[in-house]
Amino acid sequence: MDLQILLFTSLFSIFICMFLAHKIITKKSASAPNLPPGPLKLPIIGNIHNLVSSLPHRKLRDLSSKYGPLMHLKLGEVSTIVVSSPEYAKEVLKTHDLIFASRPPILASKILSYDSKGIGFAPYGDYWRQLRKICTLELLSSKRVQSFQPIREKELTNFIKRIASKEGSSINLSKEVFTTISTIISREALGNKCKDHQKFISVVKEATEAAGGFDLGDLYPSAKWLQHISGLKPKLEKYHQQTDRILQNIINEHREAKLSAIEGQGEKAEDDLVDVLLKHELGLSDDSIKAVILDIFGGGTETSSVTIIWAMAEMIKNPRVMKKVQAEVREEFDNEGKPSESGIENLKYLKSVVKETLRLHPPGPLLLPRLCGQACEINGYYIPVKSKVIINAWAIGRDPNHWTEPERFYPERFIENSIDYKGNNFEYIPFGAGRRICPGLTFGLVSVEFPLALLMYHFDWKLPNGMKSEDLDMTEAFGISVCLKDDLKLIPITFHPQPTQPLQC
Ligand code: HEM
Repeated sequence: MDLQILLFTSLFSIFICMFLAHKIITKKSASAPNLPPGPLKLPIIGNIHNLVSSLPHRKLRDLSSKYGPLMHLKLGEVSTIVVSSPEYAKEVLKTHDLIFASRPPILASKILSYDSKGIGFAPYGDYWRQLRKICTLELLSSKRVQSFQPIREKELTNFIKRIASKEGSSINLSKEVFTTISTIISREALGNKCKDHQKFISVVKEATEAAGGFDLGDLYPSAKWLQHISGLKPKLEKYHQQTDRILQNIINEHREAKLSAIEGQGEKAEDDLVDVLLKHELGLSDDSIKAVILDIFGGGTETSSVTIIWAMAEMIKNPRVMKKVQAEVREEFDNEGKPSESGIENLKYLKSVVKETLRLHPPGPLLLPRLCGQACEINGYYIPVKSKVIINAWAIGRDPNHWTEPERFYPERFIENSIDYKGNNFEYIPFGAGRRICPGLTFGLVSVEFPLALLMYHFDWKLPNGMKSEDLDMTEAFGISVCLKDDLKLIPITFHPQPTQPLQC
């Protein structure tokens, strides 16, 4: 009995405290500036409870259909602004781009990215500007992408041969695509001589999976002890040590190779991204080089692979589209004599399929978060300094005010209009927009369009075990990139024989 009374009194006291705290907060907000609307905030947790039970981009869309396209949430201690319409996205990414050009500090980038020394999470300022310039002019330029053609040629030939060798049986296409894309990007970044590609790829995959969710510590920045309770910190530190060891070895090997080349003993190979960074006149520190390589590898691999898989899954669901793409690709490559990367420019329908895939399944549905660097007003609403800004690109791409039949996979919509992903059309922003728009756009498209064209050229596809296309489960799994929850398993049926000569990319 005593125990029951004690329990009841404790619960009652907690309730009274929460009620009083709520009263104080509501009273305070009566005189506070005009924040964007949002659901009721509970003491301590704010709106965390509003985000459970569904994937964040879906839950945020549901909330915004109730509270509006500019919404204010309190996630733990963090004031958060959620943008869900093209008009407000334009306000943040264009009109007030400078104010929102920074990223909020997060534990994962602090630990994995050498105290946010990569491009993705470096605070806006001189250091980020320097890195961004190196990235756009040297690392990810069209010329550099072109220079990696032999790497793509070799790996994609192996990819098609591997699939052809399993003709008629079910293959795990998700795994095949991820392995191929990650090997290509790893070779482009670290060079052909590196022996640790597979180890590097698997550690970065594990690390990005661990970093993909919401961390309790990031929601209560003032309570550092929470980082230990969630268990994420020690996990990330372990991955950091592993990637650091591999990358430092690679940098040392590149330095030695450079010395040998100067002394005339080594052979001269095409520059990889580590070479470019080591040569840079600004003299980047080893930590900066490692952080940039990690960003490029992490930013490029998952995004490109999941886009290929979503495109394949959507085409399996829509056989009409797949037949149309196959006819286009086969005609183009047969006319040219063999598949070639340069022929992609003529594949207007395939390009529309990729665009439509990125509209319905942007790999980063919430882009990367922005930080409000200075208090400002948007459409009469007050945006507090240091608010985290989330842009729901997924919801924007399905906004019925801007897209007809928004849930339908219909690539023709991009043939009929000129909307593109370069950050000028705010109803379609799979690569983001403004100063921090994805610098890997050209790189990413090459990594998606050509492999997809090869899958369409060489094979017909069907589902295993007599499964019907309407039974394919399109449920999403949330992570650094949103992918299909289950790996995509398909049966390839060879249409064009596998290449005996390397492809001409
Ligand atoms: C389908 C492919 C890809 C998609 C959909 C994609 C999407 C994005 C998005 C949405 C952002 C955030 C933009 C913003 O905040 O406005 C971003 C940033 C970034 N992406 Fe990509 N990306 C792709 C491929 C790549 C590739 C291949 C690379 C590198 C090889 C790359 C490197 C980066 C980097 C370094 C950033 C950070 C930029 C900054 O903060 O200044 N991405 N990407």
